[in-house]
Amino acid sequence: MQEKGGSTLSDDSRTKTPHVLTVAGSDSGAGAGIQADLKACAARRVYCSTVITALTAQNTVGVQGVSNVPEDFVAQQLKSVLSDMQVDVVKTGMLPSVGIVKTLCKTLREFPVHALVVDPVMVSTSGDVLAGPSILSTFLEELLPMADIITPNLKEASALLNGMQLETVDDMRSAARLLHNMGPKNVLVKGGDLPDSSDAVDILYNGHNFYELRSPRIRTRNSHGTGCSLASSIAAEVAKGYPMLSAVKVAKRFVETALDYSKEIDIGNGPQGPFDHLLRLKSHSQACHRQQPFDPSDLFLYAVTDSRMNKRWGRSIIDAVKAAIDGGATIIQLREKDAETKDFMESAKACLRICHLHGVPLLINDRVDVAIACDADGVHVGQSDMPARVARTLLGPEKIIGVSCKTPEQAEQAWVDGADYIGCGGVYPTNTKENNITVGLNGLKTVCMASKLPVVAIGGIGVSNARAVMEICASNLKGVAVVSALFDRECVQTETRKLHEVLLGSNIGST
Ligand SMILES: Cc1ncc(COP(=O)(O)OP(=O)(O)O)c(N)n1
Ligand SMILES: Cc1nc(C(=O)O)sc1CCOP(=O)(O)O
Ligand SMILES: [Mg+2]
Repeated sequence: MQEKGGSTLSDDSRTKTPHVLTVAGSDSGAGAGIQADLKACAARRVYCSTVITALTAQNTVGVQGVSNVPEDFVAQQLKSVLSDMQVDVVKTGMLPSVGIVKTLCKTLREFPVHALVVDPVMVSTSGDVLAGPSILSTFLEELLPMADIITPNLKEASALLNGMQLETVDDMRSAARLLHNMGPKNVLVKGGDLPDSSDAVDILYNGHNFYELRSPRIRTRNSHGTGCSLASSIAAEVAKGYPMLSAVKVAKRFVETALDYSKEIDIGNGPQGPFDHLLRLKSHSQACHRQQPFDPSDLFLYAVTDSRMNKRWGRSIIDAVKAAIDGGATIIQLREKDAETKDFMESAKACLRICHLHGVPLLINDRVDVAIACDADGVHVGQSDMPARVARTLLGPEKIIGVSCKTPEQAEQAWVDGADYIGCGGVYPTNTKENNITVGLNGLKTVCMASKLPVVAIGGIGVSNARAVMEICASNLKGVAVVSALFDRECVQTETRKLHEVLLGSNIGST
């Protein structure tokens, strides 16, 4: 048993969290350095602690200033983390003085870790010198022999090899062999700057084998921090327990994907922008609207599409959605049980544009993958679909999640799982969903009373009975969800308008 912070934890309750410690400089522009390392480790789902060796005043134009952290304070940071926090892998970046390199090597001998990843940062991508030639000999004599991998680019490899010219893949192999002779277990020479190469070629050498790792060159201005992020990602994969070759391959794939996602992001006025570690900035910057917070009154007239009905009436999903919106639908759910994934995605994107033009949220039934891929406003899931808790993790905090519930217990669970609303039914028998259990108006009322979330009623509802549903008078019953009474009809717009009028007459839902 172990005492921690006043509570007692059994050893069994603790699982080892993969942990990378980055020893590097801060980049005020947050594209590289400590900030890139933190983002890369977060993206690779590894804990990252930090020892800051220098502060740089930096942006997309270049480095405007550097202030080194005093050696003894670097030592103090190292000791604080290494003496307490079970670090798996140390990753180094900017080490701006001989004293700091020596301090690091001494502390690592005192507190050994599973692996050491050395990114020999000497020159920034803008060409500014971050670690001068004076530290080179300490680097070569003390740090490199302790490293499990070093990750120089062509300029850094050349600087470590006394100015050796590196212009071809064969030169990179020779450099990797020479650097390996200096003591590191693995050498990754990165060929991103290789002239006349349409691919990005890196050479990994472990003393026995050379691996030529090729990927298509991604042309983007937003590549500042690529080196730091690659080294941190390698460290992250090694911290998870992967062998070096797999770690390098995964890290390289991750950086390529992030570069590809970063093509359109627009930060700063200089020649080199930061890239998008979490692969999330692009969809936001390109989205034609900002996600509005969920408004329960949107549940007022909830139109749920049905692929079979659309086929029967010879209309596309897009036409069905347009007509429902024109008739007054306040939220749309695409429930396309028979659609091929590719077709579903394309229709969903088109419907999303229409919905957003009218300020109407669009949810996807069942398919969290499709919702993510087309950046829909959310999903609706049932009791046998992906659990709402998992959907919330995948979709993030802003998206709308609805859950089908027939009982108070399910309603409570939906709330615990982070849902935004529940759909309760079948209120009346329905032909739209096979073998559906009918809960009736009483079942609906029981669930509404128990639910901490807003409720929309579903199942067999149409113009003739919508008023009776709303008159159960539960304050959290915000509207009705309808399939056949809108879409299994000749004119969707007319039927939606009629239902809208009935609901307005029932005087509910608009709060
Ligand atoms: C608003 C709303 N409520 C309930 C459902 C039903 O969802 P589920 O139980 O997952 O059944 P399917 O629709 O997937 O057949 C819903 N779709 N919408
Ligand atoms: C999709 C769905 N879910 C239900 C539930 O009870 O959770 S009933 C239902 C079908 C609703 O279609 P219609 O409006 O045509 O009856
Ligand atoms: Mg479902």
